[in-house]
Amino acid sequence: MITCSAPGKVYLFGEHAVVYGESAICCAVELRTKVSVEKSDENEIIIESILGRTGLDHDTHPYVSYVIEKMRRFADIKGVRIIIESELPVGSGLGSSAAVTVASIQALNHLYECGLSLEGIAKTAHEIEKMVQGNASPTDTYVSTMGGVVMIPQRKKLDLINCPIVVGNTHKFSSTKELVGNVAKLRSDFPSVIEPILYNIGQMSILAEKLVSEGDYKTIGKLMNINQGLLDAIGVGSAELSSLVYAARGSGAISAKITGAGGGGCMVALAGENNAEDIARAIENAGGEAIITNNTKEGVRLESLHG
Ligand SMILES: Nc1ncnc2c1ncn2[C@@H]1O[C@H](COP(=O)(O)OP(=O)(O)O)[C@@H](O)[C@H]1O
Ligand SMILES: C[C@@](O)(CCOP(=O)(O)O)CC(=O)O
Ligand SMILES: [Mg+2]
Repeated sequence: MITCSAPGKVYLFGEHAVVYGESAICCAVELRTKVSVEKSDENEIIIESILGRTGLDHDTHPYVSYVIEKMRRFADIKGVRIIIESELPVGSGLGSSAAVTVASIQALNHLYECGLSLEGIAKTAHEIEKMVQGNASPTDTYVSTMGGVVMIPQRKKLDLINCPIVVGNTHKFSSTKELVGNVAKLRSDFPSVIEPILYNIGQMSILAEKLVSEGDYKTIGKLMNINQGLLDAIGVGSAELSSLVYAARGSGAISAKITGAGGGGCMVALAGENNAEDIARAIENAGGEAIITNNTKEGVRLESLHG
């Protein structure tokens, strides 16, 4: 068995706007998806995950099924068994789709010695997210591949965020494909209203680049909270997300906003010196599940070559 893992991510700025070429700042977090692969004798494809045990199946396992089909361009993949285990809640804005796609590509890359580079992995994974979602920015898959804090579309590595990150999960499923579609519809209905909002979200990422290098989290927090208001404006908020956002802010979070597609899923808060536990408690009291995590520089990585 060859096992690889890839991290999930949170957006400090720029989800949805980045789909239209505006800038985003996204950071990898130490919540990972592990993918183990081995060749199987019976020329059979087996994919096992929390979603079920299937063969090549674009309904249950669209991302992994596309990975196998794409990787057949580099290797003669006949029978393979793929086992997925993840710390990332599915459909929650933490990039579980990107993490499973990137880790699957890297595991098969090692198993069949395809020689794909990290850039090649990120590019292939982005193509797959676009095939599944209809439209996708390169953000999630690039950050899951490279780790750290990344500015997209510049693909620029920024300094790590050195304050604790508290994620609040509403446990309301949110399909990225659906939310991205909703924003596209709103944008086509009201271009003169929605395009400036997306532009302003991108401008906050550009302002924040210098603030990250200065470690000015207070100002970053102010901008993140403005970003939250603009995400509500483009229709990707929800009552549950707002309740967790305001609970986090009320307990002293530097900032709190939706992360990822929205509609459900997760919000993210930046904690101060020593109030991550207070923020987590406030999120739980407001009905969410809190996860305290950190930014990680580790992108996709080989976990083991056998076992
Ligand atoms: N652990 C997993 N095992 C199998 N498929 C997964 C896993 N995690 C995510 N996925 C795939 O990614 C999809 C969720 O992706 P998406 O809607 O983009 O949400 P997210 O915000 O988590 O990236 C799932 O429907 C599934 O197809
Ligand atoms: C909404 C979007 O900007 C981020 C989606 O993140 P997630 O799949 O919800 O983790 C879509 C994209 O960038 O492809
Ligand atoms: Mg996704």
